[in-house]
Amino acid sequence: MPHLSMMSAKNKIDGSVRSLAMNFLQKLQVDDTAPGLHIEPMNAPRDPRVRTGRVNQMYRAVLFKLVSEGETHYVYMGTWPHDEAIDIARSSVLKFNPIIGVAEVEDRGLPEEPQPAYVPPAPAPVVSPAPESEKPEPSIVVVPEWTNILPASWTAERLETEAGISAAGAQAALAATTQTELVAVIDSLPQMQGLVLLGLANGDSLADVLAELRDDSAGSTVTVAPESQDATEAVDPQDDATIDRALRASKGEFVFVGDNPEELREAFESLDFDKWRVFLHPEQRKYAESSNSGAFRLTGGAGTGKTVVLLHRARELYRANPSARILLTTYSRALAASLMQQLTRLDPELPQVEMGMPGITIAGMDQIAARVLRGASRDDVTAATAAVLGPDRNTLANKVSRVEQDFEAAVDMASPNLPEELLQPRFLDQEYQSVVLANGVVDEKDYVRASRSGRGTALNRGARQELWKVFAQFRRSHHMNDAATFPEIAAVAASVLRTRAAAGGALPFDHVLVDEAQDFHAPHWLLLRALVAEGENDLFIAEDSHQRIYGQKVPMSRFGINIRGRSRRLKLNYRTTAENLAYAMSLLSGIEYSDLEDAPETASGYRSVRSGPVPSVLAVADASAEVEAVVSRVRSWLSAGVYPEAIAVLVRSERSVNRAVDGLLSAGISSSSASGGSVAGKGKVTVMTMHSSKGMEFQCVVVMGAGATEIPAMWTINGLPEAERFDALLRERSLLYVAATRARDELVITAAGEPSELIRR
Ligand SMILES: Nc1ncnc2c1ncn2[C@@H]1O[C@H](COP(=O)(O)OP(=O)(O)OP(=O)(O)O)[C@@H](O)[C@H]1O
Repeated sequence: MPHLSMMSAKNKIDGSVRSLAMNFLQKLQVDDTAPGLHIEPMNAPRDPRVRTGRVNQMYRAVLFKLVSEGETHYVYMGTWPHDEAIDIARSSVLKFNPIIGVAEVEDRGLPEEPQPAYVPPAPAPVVSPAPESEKPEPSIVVVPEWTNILPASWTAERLETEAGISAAGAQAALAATTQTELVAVIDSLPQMQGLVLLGLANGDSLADVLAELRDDSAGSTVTVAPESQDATEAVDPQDDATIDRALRASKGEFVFVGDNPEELREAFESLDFDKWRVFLHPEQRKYAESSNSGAFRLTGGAGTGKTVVLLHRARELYRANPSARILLTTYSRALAASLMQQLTRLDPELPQVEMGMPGITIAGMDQIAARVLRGASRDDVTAATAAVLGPDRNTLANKVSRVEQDFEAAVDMASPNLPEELLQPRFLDQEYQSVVLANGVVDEKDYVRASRSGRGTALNRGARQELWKVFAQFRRSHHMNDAATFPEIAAVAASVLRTRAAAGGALPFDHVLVDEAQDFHAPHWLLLRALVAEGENDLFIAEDSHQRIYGQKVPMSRFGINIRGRSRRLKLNYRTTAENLAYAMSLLSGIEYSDLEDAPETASGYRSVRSGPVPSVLAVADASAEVEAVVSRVRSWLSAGVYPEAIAVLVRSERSVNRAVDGLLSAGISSSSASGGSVAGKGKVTVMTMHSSKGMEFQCVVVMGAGATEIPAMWTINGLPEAERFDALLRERSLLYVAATRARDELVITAAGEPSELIRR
């Protein structure tokens, strides 16, 4: 039976042709001489191994046929209408790239044409401009800075011989005069060549770029990359056996499915829409498969595929040991629900199970805390509650829903002798989580001695004594109602597990994988550490400090999570265009961020291989003109054929959600509000808060409400102690960054009145 490799084609085929193409490949995998397949060589092709096969009367599949050690190996490139398929087949060459160490397909042009001086395809805007009858929208700013340009030391010859770029690609790259043109060249090259060029254009050294792409440590048993210059020279790029070996490594844009029908189905289904299911970047594959001696942290900007790595890693851990108990967790229940759906898409066969069972458990951290308490004995919960909240507490029957109001009431009752800014509910809440709960403080004496590392505002002994009056009152009022906050419940659950572990009892999980960890509060970290024993592959933590929009930064090391030497960053953005990415990064420029360990977090080096329209910022006179501008932009997207469910309007406050929905509805555009993790529904434009949009993505996005009066929302900042204000302002900036990075293709920002200082440059 012939073996088969699938290539991640750039074109898409529609439903009926898809199932015929799948049928064709299933037959080919069994017998390439089967009647009806019509596997035919081409007349005068660039590569004699190219074949076409008959999918139906109108469509042809394009394949390469290799023979290595007596075995036939077909490479499926894609399916196209008959004439196009013939041209693609005749102009394509399958080869091994000895410098990058991968198989690749190069477009060399039709044989009767001279090898063309390369003309990069113009990047097509996704959306046509608004109809002329509509009022022109006043636009201020924004052309992203031209940051990606190939260093002048790269000549065409060096690109070809040292970096493995095709001759035509090298010429085109040097001829590109803008970032957009360069991205268009990159997008048209074989994938790995494109990634090499992208790295060089970002100023990375060739050695670093190649090391990243050629990494074979990810469990691949096939080593194809030559190790030295001599070896490079010895490799014949056209040799069938060499190409065959490279394809079997399933790297980059190829996946080897051999003669396995299940793998064929999985790879085929992901070809058009869900490439992330099978085609991972070598770095993504490495982090999904590597074994780590302890806790590991994966950082990376929005859209770099952190969630994709977590999903693959969960599957790899399960495959390596089906009796392992694996937890995939995140900040909220809504995001966990989205992880469940994505894991099912990756592999519906994976067992998604209840906590403590072999398989993969997916839940938000607060759900996990509740389950730990439900599964513990009454005595254990009573003891842990007393240990965390004080000896007179033993039940936690009700949830506190209005924490800030309860702090206000506690201040009134306790009337401490302190300046106003130390009595702000937001400050008190953070102090309570990060110091009181994190240190297991139960009385004034504990609080006076507790470590406050990482907290901005210094507090002397007297201030702490006064503050403790508030915390004690806060606890007393909840005692009367048997009520507890979510962070309190997480801290109690962690205490239950720590006591169990100290007595030699079993912990619920063998491996814990975390998404969106930048938003965890201190008790979440306590619980996380307590869920799994320290050891190999215990914790795998994905986070992006630039997306911290809740709570406070707390160093993981305070909770016994040490990632020293085990922290890596993903840089390739799979979600957004280079233009949207440049705009989103400009929102962060000049601002110092630090990661969970308080080390400076760089916002540089992120890149995208796609190009699209430059984002626009529309500054209009007032709120009603802003709604009009939003309606007009949404309408132009809809009339250009964008599906309503692929469009989102993201706003700063709940109040603005209604304003946007009402505006769209009265203009006859179907829309409704949605909260985290879900969209408004089929046929509807989604309107949601920027907070709710975390973790989501849409083809076209309007970020509405970037006016000076809306963002930063001053109620989140005013009244805070000086040292906390910077962090609060940073969260508002991050919120804009989160919102702007939800857009795949097109991004518009609107502001009523004066634009916010956060978007002015
Ligand atoms: N190897 C890949 N091939 C194709 N698409 C990919 C790949 N990796 C990720 N993607 C796509 O890129 C987008 C972003 O991926 P993902 O959500 O994992 O990123 P993220 O880093 O978790 O983003 P955020 O921090 O914004 O939540 C998704 O649409 C995902 O399907």
